[in-house]
Amino acid sequence: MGSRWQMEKKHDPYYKKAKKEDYRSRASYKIKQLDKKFKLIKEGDTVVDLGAAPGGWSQVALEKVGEEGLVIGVDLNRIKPFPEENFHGIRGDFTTTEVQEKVMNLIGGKAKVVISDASPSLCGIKNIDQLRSIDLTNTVIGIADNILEPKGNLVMKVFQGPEYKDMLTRLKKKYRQVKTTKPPSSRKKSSEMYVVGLDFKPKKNKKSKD
Ligand SMILES: C[S@@+](CC[C@H](N)C(=O)[O-])C[C@H]1O[C@@H](n2cnc3c(N)ncnc32)[C@H](O)[C@@H]1O
Repeated sequence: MGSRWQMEKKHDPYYKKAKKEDYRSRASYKIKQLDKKFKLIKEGDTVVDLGAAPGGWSQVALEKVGEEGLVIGVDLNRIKPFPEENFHGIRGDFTTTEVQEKVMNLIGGKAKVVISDASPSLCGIKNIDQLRSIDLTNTVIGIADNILEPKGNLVMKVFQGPEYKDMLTRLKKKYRQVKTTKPPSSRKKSSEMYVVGLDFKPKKNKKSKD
């Protein structure tokens, strides 16, 4: 007999749709729905996908950016290559400087969109899991601070916890619009939310006095 998830997924409409439409994961529909609502990704954009395996979000990003764009996917797990030459997969931990430098080199400095569906590995102890989740969220926000072009967009998965409100307040200082949403394809019982930052306002460098 299969696991409960195996049984559930047989009846999951997005799982079936992904199989039928040849998407790598049911999560593809989350980024499709988020993009439809917020117009995040445009043709020709450079998109960085943090926590990308098996590649469902990158696949949608590739469709959106077309041949002129670029998609970089990063994950601890291997991302099976795409036929498109404008996709680069990096296997590694995006919280490390080494991997962040690899991303910077591939994009030549700046990206138009950062997308992240990354989930920390959970141990089941609520306080620890919440801290891991906050750390990962803060890393994604920090990477976006470093690589987003002015007016760039960010979308990331977050799990609501004690620092959720503070995180939104901080984001509102960095993006002209900040929205929180749960796309229809996100399971109702999951505590995940998606935070969207539109129109990034990079910090101006203070002029040195000498
Ligand atoms: C829900 S999956 C992403 C699914 C993906 N959006 C898709 O549509 O196929 C979350 C991913 O985040 C990755 N992840 C979590 N922490 C990471 C880290 N520090 N560095 C790289 N990848 C990470 C996990 O390995 C996992 O593959």
